[in-house]
Amino acid sequence: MLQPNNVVHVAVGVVRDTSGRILIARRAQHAHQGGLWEFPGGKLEPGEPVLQALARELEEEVGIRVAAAEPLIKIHHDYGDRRVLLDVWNVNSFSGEARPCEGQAMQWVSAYQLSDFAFPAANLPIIAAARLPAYYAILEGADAESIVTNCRRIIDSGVKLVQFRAKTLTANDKQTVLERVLQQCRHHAVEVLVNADLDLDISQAQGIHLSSRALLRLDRRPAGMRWVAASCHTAAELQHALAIGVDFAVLAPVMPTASHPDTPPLGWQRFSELLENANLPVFALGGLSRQDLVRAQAAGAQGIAGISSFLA
Ligand SMILES: Nc1nc2c([nH]c(=O)n2[C@H]2C[C@H](O)[C@@H](COP(=O)(O)OP(=O)(O)OP(=O)(O)O)O2)c(=O)[nH]1
Ligand SMILES: [Mg+2]
Repeated sequence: MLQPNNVVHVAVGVVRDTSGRILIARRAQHAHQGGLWEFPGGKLEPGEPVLQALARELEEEVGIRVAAAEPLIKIHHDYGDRRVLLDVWNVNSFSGEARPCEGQAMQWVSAYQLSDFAFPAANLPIIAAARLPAYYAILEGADAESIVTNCRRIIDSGVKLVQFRAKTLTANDKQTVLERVLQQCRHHAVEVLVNADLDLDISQAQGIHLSSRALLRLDRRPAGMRWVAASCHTAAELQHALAIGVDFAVLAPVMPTASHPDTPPLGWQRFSELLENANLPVFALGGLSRQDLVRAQAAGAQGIAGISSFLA
């Protein structure tokens, strides 16, 4: 891809072993951002396709041969002394055993251990992306029982990240249903974010999900939460999410939906343009199903969010 001359295009691999651990290495002291930890990778040579650069760099630095890679996220960052485009790919399939070919420190760590290491500033959203799954289910239902049933179906379908958005429930019911949902999810290592508009005690949840209106009212990230997410529809909302330190966004509607018939859909083209400068993991929402995952990832998305599509 052509970048303005002064932007350094870098191919980066989030390499995972069969138990899900991620490969990190320490940058040489004298290098740019030296001494900090990184995901292996390096600069594209002139005219070199990004996947070719990724394969070359991973072989040179850690001695593995990439068999397949999927796009994870693109991050633009200005270090002052250098502007980079980090073009980050998931590498779950490779041959060879990783070894530090350049004498660098190297480790396999779990996604949650990544915060124990000092990374360059541009890596914060990459770490969020590496921890997030590809599906984000929005839990709704007409009444308490159907919410609990829907929760069970979401869990059974293998989804690991859920937004509790039980807007139809009465104030009294909400807290009780949330507690049942949290208990169900905890047993299956499913993380739950609670919609901020519900005004509930969320101390037992893993995160909070801000509506776009709630997002725009905040000038800093809510404290004490593992995950802070936000619903966005415009570039300005995405920018605000980034500015206050939101971990990930949901951008909607990508396609026409029955729930918002009067909202014009973004379409994939506009969706991917908006993601170009988001510098955040973003889930695609609106009129999509799980089958759209590859399409969404090709457009730069973390994955797919949806209400009904996960209950099939
Ligand atoms: N590989 C990698 N580079 C990163 C990460 N985060 C980050 O800000 N960078 C920056 C640091 C550098 O400015 C640039 C990568 O350049 P590099 O030094 O790895 O390039 P390279 O492997 O081609 O090394 P060299 O040939 O110049 O020695 O991207 C990361 O997680 N991995
Ligand atoms: Mg490198």
